[in-house]
Amino acid sequence: MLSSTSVAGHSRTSRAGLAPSSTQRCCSRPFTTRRVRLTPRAAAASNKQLPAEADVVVVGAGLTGLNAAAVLRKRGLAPVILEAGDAVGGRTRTDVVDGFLLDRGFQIFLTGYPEARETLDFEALQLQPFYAGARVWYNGQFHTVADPLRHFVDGLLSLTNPIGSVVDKVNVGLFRLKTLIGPLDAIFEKPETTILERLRAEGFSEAIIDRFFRPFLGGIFFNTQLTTSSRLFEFVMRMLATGQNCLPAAGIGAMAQQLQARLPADSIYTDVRVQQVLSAAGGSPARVQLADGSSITASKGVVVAVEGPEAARLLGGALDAAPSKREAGVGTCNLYFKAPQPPSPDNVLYLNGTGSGLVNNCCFPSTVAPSYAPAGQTLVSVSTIGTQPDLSEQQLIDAVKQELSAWFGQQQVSTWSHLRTYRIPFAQPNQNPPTNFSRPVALGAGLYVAGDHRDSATFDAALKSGRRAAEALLQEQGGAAAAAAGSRAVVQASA
Ligand SMILES: Cc1cc2nc3c(=O)[nH]c(=O)nc-3n(C[C@H](O)[C@H](O)[C@H](O)COP(=O)(O)OP(=O)(O)OC[C@H]3O[C@@H](n4cnc5c(N)ncnc54)[C@H](O)[C@@H]3O)c2cc1C
Repeated sequence: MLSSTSVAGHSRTSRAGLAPSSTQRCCSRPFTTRRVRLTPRAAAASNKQLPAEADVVVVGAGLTGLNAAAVLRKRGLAPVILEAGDAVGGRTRTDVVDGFLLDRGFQIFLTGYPEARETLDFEALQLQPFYAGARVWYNGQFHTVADPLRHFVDGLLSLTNPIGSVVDKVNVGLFRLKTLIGPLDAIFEKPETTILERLRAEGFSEAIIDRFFRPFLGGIFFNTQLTTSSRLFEFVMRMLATGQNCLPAAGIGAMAQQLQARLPADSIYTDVRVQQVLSAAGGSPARVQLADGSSITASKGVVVAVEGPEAARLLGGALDAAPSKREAGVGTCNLYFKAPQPPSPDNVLYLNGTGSGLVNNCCFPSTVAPSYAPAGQTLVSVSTIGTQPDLSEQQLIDAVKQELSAWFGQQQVSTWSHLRTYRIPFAQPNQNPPTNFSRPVALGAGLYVAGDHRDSATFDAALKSGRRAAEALLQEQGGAAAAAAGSRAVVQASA
């Protein structure tokens, strides 16, 4: 029987860069890794009496809602957060199963993220980097694709492998440098096309597109058709050029735990699903309605920080003037196995460059962050694009193991035992062109909306979106306070 719980991160006040050594090699585990303390997650106020009123109600305790609440709190307000799930974190939660850390879907933290740098305590996250590159399964063997600026020798050696031409490899380096030109925000204003069209326009061959970019970018955006916006491609390439791709030592859920620690435990209510959000009208403030018919009024406003489709449901007509994209989102399936040892100790991401099969990417998180597995054991993470609804869980496990037996050998894979499968139908909203990655967050009449459907679908944009909504509310409150002070002055002067 598997034992499962959630993981708490660590909150510290100091800000610093990456904890681990910056030396990275593909062929060994070179990092200095500090011991990770796993504690029971900080209690949220699920069993407390809900208040009838608050100054602000935040709906949703993902990164967006937590950051919105943290910003509001820092500026003197006392937001109450209502979360439908049994813990904070939303899509960025980590479960502990038999001592293994299972992120709810394979996710990678990029240290280049600008908003995260401003918001999170990187040192406390104990970020453990992946090898800067990937190992691509193609034509019956693995081929390394390395970032030449980080792994010069590997980069040189990989020039002649079949994952694209020499020109392609040089082009990757040049494109990487090109993305560094100009202000970061300008990327989201540029004319856009799809990633596929952009790659072709940049002169990349179909070979490198199919064997590397499809599984690599397709894995990031859950879209191997590469119809995602070229703006996101440029953003991610810039993030990869300016930082490292990492796992937090305590799991991806550590980000949310860190934000949660900045808020009073009795301000977060879990297992509370909001049914409807009502705007301010006729002198009554905005309010949220719960399943039991009760409601909570929010004198200064309601911030709706839930997934796009749910935001549209809760806000109804209030979103009509500035709707998020309505097309269906993208999904994934993430299977975890435990193994006695990894096929190699390398902290590298494995990609499927064959263009066929179920598996898109695979890695051994405990070779990146040893805390992901109990001592002497290995965690295996396997991701597919889409949720594979036609396969039963056992069929999926069998198919994935069979496919990876070709990659790592039957003897190795036969020792893996299944831990858990996460099917995630809505991992990210649709991000195909046309996009608007800075949709308005203030809807009027005391309503605000935030989330990865207003900005883009990254941890960074979720944090930014939460801050934007909080700042919009604070600004309107400041304006209202100034107006009230002005009208008081007029009354006093005329008295
Ligand atoms: C598998 C996967 C892989 C990803 N990989 C990456 C990656 O590598 N890098 C990256 O930067 N980003 C990645 N992302 C995207 C990133 O995780 C999300 O964009 C981000 O976490 C969204 O945060 P959010 O707070 O806006 O939404 P959510 O995390 O979805 O939070 C919304 C919260 O609202 C709650 N809620 C919903 N309805 C209600 C209601 N009616 N009442 C009360 N509460 C409600 C939900 O329970 C949830 O907790 C990935 C996402 C997934 C799923």
